[in-house]
Amino acid sequence: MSSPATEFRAGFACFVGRPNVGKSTLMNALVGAKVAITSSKPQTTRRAIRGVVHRPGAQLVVVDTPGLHRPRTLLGERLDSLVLSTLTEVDVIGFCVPADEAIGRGDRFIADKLAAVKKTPVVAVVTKCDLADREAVARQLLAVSELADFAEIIPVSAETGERLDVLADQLVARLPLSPPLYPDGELTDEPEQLLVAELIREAALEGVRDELPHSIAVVVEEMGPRPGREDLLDVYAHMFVERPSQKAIVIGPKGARLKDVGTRARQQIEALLGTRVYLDLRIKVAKDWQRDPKQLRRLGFYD
Ligand SMILES: Nc1nc2c(ncn2[C@@H]2O[C@H](COP(=O)(O)OP(=O)(O)OP(=O)(O)O)[C@@H](O)[C@H]2O)c(=O)[nH]1
Repeated sequence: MSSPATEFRAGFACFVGRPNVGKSTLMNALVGAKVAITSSKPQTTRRAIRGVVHRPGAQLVVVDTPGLHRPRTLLGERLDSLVLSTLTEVDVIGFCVPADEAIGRGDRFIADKLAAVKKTPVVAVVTKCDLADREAVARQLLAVSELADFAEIIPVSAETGERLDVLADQLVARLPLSPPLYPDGELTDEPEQLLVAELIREAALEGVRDELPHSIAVVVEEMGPRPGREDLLDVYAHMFVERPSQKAIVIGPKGARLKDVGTRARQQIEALLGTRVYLDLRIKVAKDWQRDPKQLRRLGFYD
């Protein structure tokens, strides 16, 4: 008989799917803390963020990936290569399809890519089941089963928490036997500075339209406790947009919009880090940064 210690499972999972299918929300619901930002705008996620799901006898490290889509800009291409390299490095893949939308070309495109990653088992996840009735969910399960030969197909709702435990069990069952990879209770290894930048970007995305969401990038230049004031954290951040006209929109009349974004971001950062925060947020124009390799590197998107 093997001892309990040797039966511990630990490893990596990632969720893939079209933009906006609920991958980040699902990861947050599984991890139980807000580590990846979500928004109703597609392509919100730009980095592989890890959350750690602690279960009795197992540790599941979830890598969040950007939505897989056909590349349009240089940023898009880089996102796709990031997703594909992630797929070969994990132990199990969760392929997300929303319950409330018909399967389309985008889903088939991804299913085909996944079929090429032969070594990694793929669990299909039908997300947002709270938005569809039972028959619609049943029809979607059938449609998904016709897309490819998945290890399992699991309907869930990150909103209500329905069957998230079943999903976690199924993902864990496909992890290798391994000692824990992270200390007990640790939820993410994403550097705090990146999380803070993402929270600021999330606050800035609220209420902006058209191409502007994709033009916003945030970099935390400096962050640390104020000398002599251990209860106060100073955060200096730059928000980049691509054109001066966008800068005007982000700042708003008499700076009202920027002030509002700063206040909301500060509250989120304070909630995340459990400390008071002073946020210094400056807007900068980085012309067409999405298409400029040098700017992309500066903003943290590497080849
Ligand atoms: N009702 C409902 N809405 C959900 C659920 N999961 C996600 N959503 C919503 O769907 C939208 C997109 O969710 P995200 O988690 O940002 O989607 P994503 O797939 O990570 O998106 P990208 O980062 O663009 O790839 C958000 O408005 C979520 O609130 C769910 O289970 N039920």
